[in-house]
Amino acid sequence: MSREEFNKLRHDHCCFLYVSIIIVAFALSLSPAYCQDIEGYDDNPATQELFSELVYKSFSNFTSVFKQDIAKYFGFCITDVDEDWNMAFNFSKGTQFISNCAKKTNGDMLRRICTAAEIKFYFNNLFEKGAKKSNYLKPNKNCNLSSWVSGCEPGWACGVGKGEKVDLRNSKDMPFRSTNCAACCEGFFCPHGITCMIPCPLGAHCPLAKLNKTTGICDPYHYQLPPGKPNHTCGGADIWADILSSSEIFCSAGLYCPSTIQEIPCSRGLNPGSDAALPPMPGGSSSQQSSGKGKKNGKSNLTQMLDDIENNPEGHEGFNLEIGDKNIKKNAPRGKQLHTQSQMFRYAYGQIEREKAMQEQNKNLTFSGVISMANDTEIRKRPTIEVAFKDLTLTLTTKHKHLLRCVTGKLSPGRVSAVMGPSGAGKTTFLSALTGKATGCTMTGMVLVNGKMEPIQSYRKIIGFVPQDDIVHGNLTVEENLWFSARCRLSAELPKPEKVLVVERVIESLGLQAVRDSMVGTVEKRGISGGQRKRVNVGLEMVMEPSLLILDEPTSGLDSSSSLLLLRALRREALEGVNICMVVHQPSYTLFRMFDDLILLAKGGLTAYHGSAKKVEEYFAGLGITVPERVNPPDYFIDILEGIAKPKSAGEL
Ligand SMILES: Nc1ncnc2c1ncn2[C@@H]1O[C@H](COP(=O)(O)OP(=O)(O)OP(=O)(O)O)[C@@H](O)[C@H]1O
Repeated sequence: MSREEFNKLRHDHCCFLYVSIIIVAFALSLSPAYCQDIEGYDDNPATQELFSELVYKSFSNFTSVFKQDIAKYFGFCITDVDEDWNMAFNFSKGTQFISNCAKKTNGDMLRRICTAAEIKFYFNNLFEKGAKKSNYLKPNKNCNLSSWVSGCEPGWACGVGKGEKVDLRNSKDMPFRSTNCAACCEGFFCPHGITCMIPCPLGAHCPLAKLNKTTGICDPYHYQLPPGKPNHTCGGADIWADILSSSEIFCSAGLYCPSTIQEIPCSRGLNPGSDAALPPMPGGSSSQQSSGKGKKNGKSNLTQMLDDIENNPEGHEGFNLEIGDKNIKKNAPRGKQLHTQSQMFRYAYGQIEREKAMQEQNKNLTFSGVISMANDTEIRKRPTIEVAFKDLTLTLTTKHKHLLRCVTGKLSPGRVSAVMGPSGAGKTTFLSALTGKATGCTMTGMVLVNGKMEPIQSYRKIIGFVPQDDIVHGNLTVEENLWFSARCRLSAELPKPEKVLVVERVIESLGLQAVRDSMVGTVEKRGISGGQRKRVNVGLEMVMEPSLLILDEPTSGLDSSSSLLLLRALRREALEGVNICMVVHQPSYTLFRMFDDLILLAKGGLTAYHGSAKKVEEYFAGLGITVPERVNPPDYFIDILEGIAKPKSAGEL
């Protein structure tokens, strides 16, 4: 190419770009947001960017028109309507769907976008009547008994007439729309009964519908083509968040949606450090909602709330919890009668408060407390498990080395037992032997469950095991981790409100309320603190509501206050009759005194002590071993078993 040719091309290109920018700048200058044809719409990135900006800006700060209505109906769960709305419609990071739509509609996209009056009409219908699947919008200017243009059909929209100016922010008058009726663009939704397009909020996935030839339905939205209109095709989405009829409207689990028109499997899309990549979440995710450290990325409050109404139009009542309210028990709906999140949370917190009160009574053991406990059938009782072991001996099959020798004792329901001993004494091996997980070994002796010689594995559904290494998912929030475990471990038949209760009880009991929405964190990305992480790790097993909970060093690496917090939570479980047994290293004296029983193992898997933790000093004193002043008794006994300290006999003092 000659220099002249190159300069000419460059000049042409610049002129073209310049003209395009002027056209779009002109449209932008028609503030606040008038719908204009943009004839010059083209593939030029600069034009596309400006055009897209025009569209999403016209949607942001739109709330002045709906604020009152939203606050009236949903003030209980949305604190800042503007912030929520703007978060749901901030497409600044992904405007491809706008460019695609502009191309597809030959520049008249803005003529097809709903005005404030139409959006208000749609929401008010939704708020008032709820989303009954059939035509739930009232008759209006464009879709009524005498006029029903194609754009009134689900997933379709029409434009306003050429030359007609439409102010997108006009919240009073609906424009007349009857021209160029066509399928709604992907990334937008076009409700049944109005003739315009509304962008799908972030977190949603709104692809174009496809006709399922077998069922005759437009999937994934489940609407039908109008009869007697052979040219009508499946269009875009017709709903915002009707997950009852289509769970596909939201980014599905295991996928992330960088925009409302993309869905990418997490395994392929995960790219540590990239803003666009988000972890697999129970509800799917949208990268554009990412906002700050530890913030959950999912449906915005507004979206969640609409989802909620559509799930249950009648039962929308709010989170007006009255903790401690005596009538809560009487009035609270139970089990399957509960539909909305608010009802479920209300029920869960009512129960939690009652349980706390019961525990207080239990602690004081007043006569009336015992009677009321006996009469209260609503507090779910877990089955109890007592595990007795007799002459438990474990020998390595290959080396004929004894890992445990004749360990005898029992773990009782409602008690917290500590397993202690020097490193390598066989503490972890003992836990494995108890739970039937020891491999490569020959085991002799007996393990009796509730006095019966039954394989302990048959009780696995009510036995929780927290291993030494964390099993939390670092890319999920605390709450998501617990829900993941709850979904996997709790019975599918357990009604959702009961599951909510279980998860909320665990969050409450482990003191994780403040970090429930924070990401747990990974090596690359810092999340919650080490102590909180350990508590989540324990919570994963607590959500299965075990009767026997076995934990391998849950307090290792924790400072004494974090350890205390954890042990308090475990003690609360024990109050419910759970049998808890944990390996613990170097507990502070305060922590040590929180254990009911102690199993002290010496090297070679020998039992040095088994009995009440409070009587261990007395026991050793009886053997002539007394704890020196200012020395922590558990540390001293371990040092003696290690051979580090020489026992001081009582006579020497
Ligand atoms: N499957 C196995 N094969 C070989 N040796 C084993 C096996 N399991 C345990 N051991 C050995 O048994 C002994 C006890 O191990 P265990 O992990 O139970 O000790 P521990 O008391 O839990 O120690 P720590 O406090 O350091 O975690 C160790 O010497 C260990 O090497």
